[in-house]
Amino acid sequence: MTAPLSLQDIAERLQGYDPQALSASHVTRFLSELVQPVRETETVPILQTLDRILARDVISPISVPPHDNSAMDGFALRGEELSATQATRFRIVGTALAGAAWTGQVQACECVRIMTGAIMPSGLDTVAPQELVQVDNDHITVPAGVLQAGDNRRLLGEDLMAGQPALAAGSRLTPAACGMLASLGLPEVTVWRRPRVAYFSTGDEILSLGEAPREGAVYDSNRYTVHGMLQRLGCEIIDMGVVKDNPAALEAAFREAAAQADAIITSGGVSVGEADHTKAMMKKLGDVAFWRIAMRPGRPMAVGRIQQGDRSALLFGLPGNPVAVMVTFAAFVRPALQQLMGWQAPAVPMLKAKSLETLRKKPGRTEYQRGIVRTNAAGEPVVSTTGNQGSGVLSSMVQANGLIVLGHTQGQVQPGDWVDVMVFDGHL
Ligand SMILES: Nc1nc2c(c(=O)[nH]1)N[C@H]1C(S)=C(S)[C@@H](COP(=O)(O)OP(=O)(O)OC[C@H]3O[C@@H](n4cnc5c(N)ncnc54)[C@H](O)[C@@H]3O)O[C@H]1N2
Ligand code: MOO
Repeated sequence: MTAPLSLQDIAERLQGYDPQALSASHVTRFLSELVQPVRETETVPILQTLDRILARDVISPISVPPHDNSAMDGFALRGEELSATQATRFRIVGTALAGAAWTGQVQACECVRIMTGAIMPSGLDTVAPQELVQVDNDHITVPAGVLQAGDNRRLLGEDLMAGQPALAAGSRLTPAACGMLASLGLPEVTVWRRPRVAYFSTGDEILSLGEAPREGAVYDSNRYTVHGMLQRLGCEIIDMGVVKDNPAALEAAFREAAAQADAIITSGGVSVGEADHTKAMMKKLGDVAFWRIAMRPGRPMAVGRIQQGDRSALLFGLPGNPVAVMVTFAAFVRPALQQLMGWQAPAVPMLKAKSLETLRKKPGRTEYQRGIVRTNAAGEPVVSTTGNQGSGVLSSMVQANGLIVLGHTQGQVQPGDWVDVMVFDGHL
């Protein structure tokens, strides 16, 4: 594996990089240079592979289906014996059941009763569904024009052909993909190890659940939003709770996290406040950049690596405000963790929706407003905001079903203008 680039190296590669006025697109490019995927694998039984990331291409060891078979309950016959202009009669000479081959021979104008999934008897290529034919004793009559040669027959390998790629390395295993692996007879599969992500909240005013309320203090919500987002992404979580804002506690927490984790996420203490030791400790223990991103919410953010012995863990120091945490996670941390997971995640298309409101917006920063998308009477997607957009107003995220993303160069939005919405797709 190549040695990771230092932050300085990455900064030099990015034209126009200014840590004090960083565009959202610079952040994305910076992180894609910074993150190196976890390269350890595990072999996992199929029932435990949902949402895991394939480490190797899967080449189909067999063809699915393994033989030509019937798609209908009915009668297998030779398609060339059908007439387009008059009914055709066939004599029934046997029955082919699913699970066993029918080995008899079929002469001219003979057919075989067949069940869905049963192997097509040799020489027969067409199935007349039983609803289409008249049966009298040991004969059927197929009316003219209802059936063509090849109908209702499934071909060997029409789903997957032996030797062909079935699933690509870097893809995430969906329920359909798990079923496909099973259809290939594979009892287990090789996936990337899940990244271990450590999280702690910082701040002397942050209360853990169970602590009595006190003046000036707030309960820790970031621990729970981050935990949920990491869980949905499929990371292994090292939950470190709240760490007090003193150097010894912070140092111990960062060292413990870096000793075990592939990535560390913190919230709080990355802005310009005076009582914060968080930034100083990040600087002391690693290679860390402190950014002011041209975005709202989520302006301050720390990024880099924390060293512990010969290990280093990625660091995402998120701002303390609860909405800023969720937005920076969705916009930047989630894609970076996908890269860490080895997931070649397809870009999720933005939904275009008509704004129902005027949205105040100045060019020169990216905004993520909390939106509620619905379909109007004309069948068009329309979006309104959730009201108070303060970066401490977590209820705005609870009410929203998407983030209205107003890009860097975008100005004011008028009612009826189309805007981009990052729909919460089950990950937020
Ligand atoms: N003079 C300036 N002040 C601030 C700036 C700035 O650029 N210049 N940026 C503002 C922005 S934007 C944000 S965001 C915050 C970020 O500050 P910190 O990352 O240092 O975070 P804190 O000050 O520790 O906390 C901010 C806010 O969030 C609450 N918080 C923190 N952690 C949690 C938690 N785990 N659960 C719930 N709520 C939490 C905390 O109580 C504060 O209210 O700085 C602005 N100021
Ligand atoms: O990061 Mo802040 O949330 O813009 O208030």
